[in-house]
Amino acid sequence: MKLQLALDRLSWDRCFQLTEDVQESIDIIEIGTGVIKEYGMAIVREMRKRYPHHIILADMKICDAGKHEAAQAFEAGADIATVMAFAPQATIIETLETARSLQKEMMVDLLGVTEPQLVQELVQLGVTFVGLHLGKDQQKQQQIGSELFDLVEGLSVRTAVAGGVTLKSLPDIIAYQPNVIIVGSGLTKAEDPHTMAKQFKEEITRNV
Ligand SMILES: O=C(CO)[C@H](O)[C@H](O)COP(=O)(O)O
Repeated sequence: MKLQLALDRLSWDRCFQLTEDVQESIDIIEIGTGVIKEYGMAIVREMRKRYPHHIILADMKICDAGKHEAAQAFEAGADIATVMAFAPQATIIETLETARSLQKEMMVDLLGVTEPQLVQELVQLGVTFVGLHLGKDQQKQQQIGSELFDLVEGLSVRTAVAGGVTLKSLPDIIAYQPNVIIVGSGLTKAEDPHTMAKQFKEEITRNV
C-alpha cells in the first residue's frame, strides 16, 4: 500500500518545501489540478528533476482531448495521469492508448460516480487503476464510506482512495486494502508535515 502526497491549493515554493519535508515517507507525489492550472507542465517538469526516484502523478482530470493532454503530462515527466470516469469512452481510450505507448499509466478518477455498472464498463475498456474519490466540496457533508469501495466490489482493478483522509480515519480506510492512500490537507495543513507523514507511513506499514 503506497502513500501519495496531494499538492493542492499551494504556491510553487510551498509545493517544493512540503515535498522536501515529507519525501522520505511518501511514495507518490501528486501535483494537484489547481497547481497544474496555476503553473502548467513546468511544475511537473521541475518535480521530475528534483525527485527522480519518486512516482509522479499529474492530476490532469482529463475529460476531452485525451491523447494530447495525457501526452503533455507524460512528456513533462509524470508516471501517472488522471482522466475523469465521466469523460466520453473515446477520450478514456485515447488516454489509455497514449499511456500504453509511452509505458506510463492512467488513473481513472471516479469522482461523482455512484453506479458500479460504469466502473464495470471502464474495466471492460481496459482500465486497471481507479481513484475512489470524495471531492473537496462533498467533504463538507460526507466522509469516505463503504459506498466508494462498493463501486469496485468483485472487480479486478487497482484502487487509490482520496477525500479528506486523516490519521484518525486512516485505519478504517486501510481495512479496505486500497493500493494507494492519497492524503492532501491531512499533510499540507499539518503543523508538522514531516512528523505527520512519518505517522501516516508507520500506520500503513503496520497494517499491511
Ligand atoms: O484530487 C483531489 C482534489 O480534487 C485531492 O488531491 C484529494 O482529494 C486529496 O486531498 P484531500 O486529502 O485534501 O481531500
